[in-house]
Amino acid sequence: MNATTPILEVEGIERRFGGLVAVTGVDLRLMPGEIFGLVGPNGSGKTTLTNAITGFYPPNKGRIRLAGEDITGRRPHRIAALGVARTFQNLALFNGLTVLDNIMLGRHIHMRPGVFRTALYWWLARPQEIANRAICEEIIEFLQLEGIRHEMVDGLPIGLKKRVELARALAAEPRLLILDEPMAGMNQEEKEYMARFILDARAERGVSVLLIEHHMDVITGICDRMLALNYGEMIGTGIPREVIKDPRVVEAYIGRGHAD
Ligand SMILES: Nc1ncnc2c1ncn2[C@@H]1O[C@H](COP(=O)(O)OP(=O)(O)OP(=O)(O)O)[C@@H](O)[C@H]1O
Repeated sequence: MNATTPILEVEGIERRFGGLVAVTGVDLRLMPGEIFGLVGPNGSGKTTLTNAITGFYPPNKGRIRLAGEDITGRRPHRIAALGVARTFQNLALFNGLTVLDNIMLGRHIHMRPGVFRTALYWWLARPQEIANRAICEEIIEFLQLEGIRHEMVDGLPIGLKKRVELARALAAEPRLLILDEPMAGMNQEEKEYMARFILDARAERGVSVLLIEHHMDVITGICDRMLALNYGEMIGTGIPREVIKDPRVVEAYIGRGHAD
């Protein structure tokens, strides 16, 4: 890959569920280091597109390339292993586990368990666990979670839960980070914190970001470019300040009361 190879390239994607066309004719190019916004009203296909990229619902048509490598139709764990991490719209943390344990789970794609490794635990697996732990501790510090590292995630407020999910995704040390509404349910101050963390993750950890977000101020504030969907089709793409003025986008999205 060189600097002009997109980290993510989606070409002519279509995904159907029975007779329903959830996404069709969608193209997207995300360059290394970009923060790219994905917006659209409820049911417009944002999650379906994300699921196509991450392998959960392979597309019926079109190609998906990661840093130039065709990943269309590959299994989710293989795509994760190639450096794609995501957070979920509805939090997917493990209740009953601490913040640290949840973040450690983000390292699982880098762990290589096996009979011999387990048998020779102190010799082989132990150094690996120490290295994994060090990476997690670094991320805990980066996201300012030190004070709650040993707390159960169950009782945390939504803003902190979302931050723990971001930490778990970063623990995988991804090249591409897909964030599905990371600011849903947050107040203004929490939103600003999260926006800062996303910008810092790009600056300090070199990730490229695909950001699904309903808050237009966040999209215009931190995204380099964006794509707007409506009924599974592209209705605008480019620089956020220009796209949000496009009459089709105003009509489809902002007109429906999502312009907070
Ligand atoms: N597994 C599925 N089976 C059947 N239909 C589905 C499935 N997943 C999504 N759909 C349909 O595909 C369309 C696009 O849904 P999708 O969840 O991708 O939209 P979205 O933009 O992410 O919406 P939201 O903002 O509500 O999350 C909707 O009509 C939805 O009902």
